[in-house]
Amino acid sequence: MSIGGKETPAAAAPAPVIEHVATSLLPTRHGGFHIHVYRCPDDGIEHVALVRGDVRGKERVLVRAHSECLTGDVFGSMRCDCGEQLDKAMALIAEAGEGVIVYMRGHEGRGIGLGNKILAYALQDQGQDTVEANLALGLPVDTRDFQMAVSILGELGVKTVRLITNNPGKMRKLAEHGLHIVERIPVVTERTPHNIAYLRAKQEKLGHFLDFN
Ligand SMILES: Nc1nc2c(ncn2[C@@H]2O[C@H](COP(=O)(O)OP(=O)(O)OP(=O)(O)O)[C@@H](O)[C@H]2O)c(=O)[nH]1
Ligand SMILES: [Zn+2]
Repeated sequence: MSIGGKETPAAAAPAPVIEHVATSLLPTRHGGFHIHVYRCPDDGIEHVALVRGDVRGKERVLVRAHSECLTGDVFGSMRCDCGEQLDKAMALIAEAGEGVIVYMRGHEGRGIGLGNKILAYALQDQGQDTVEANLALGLPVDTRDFQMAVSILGELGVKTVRLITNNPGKMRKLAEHGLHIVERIPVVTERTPHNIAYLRAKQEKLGHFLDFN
């Protein structure tokens, strides 16, 4: 497949194993999902899959691989677009009647952790952008690994994916781990005075498809 005009690598080696921990029903404001918890055997981190419908053996399944963001997902922070993106992705999947949210724990702050993200926010309050702030702390801009997301989708039997994202880098990382992405579904969120600089930096410095001029 092609991302922003560039070809992504063909499917890589099979994804490594992940341990299934538990499954149950989860009623939400977007209707019922099955919640599956998986544990990464290497670091013990528990990741989540919210599944609507029967996705086993299916092609073109709607999928959102969502990176944990406590401030945005739980507290409704308006500094970032995470909470709204998660909500919109769940709504899209509910409307389609089928799909998966893979919720990646341990991805907080693009991998630097919650405390460091808040340190980076403090630097952004002094004028740095989201990339400069990580670098000023001596931390990488994005350390997220999506191998476990691909393993979880493999466990669920998903064949090919329509990925809900604006981030071409995420598509590339998932494809490198062997995920077969057939289409990108944009997830457009509201622009506010609180998030506009962050969204602009995501487009200009991180390559997100966000349509700023
Ligand atoms: N270090 C840092 N992390 C942030 C900041 N704002 C949000 N995050 C984290 O960024 C992660 C989400 O990444 P984004 O780049 O917003 O979006 P994405 O998931 O890569 O791309 P989309 O699929 O389009 O949403 C979450 O883990 C957030 O905690 C910030 O200013 N600094
Ligand atoms: Zn966020």
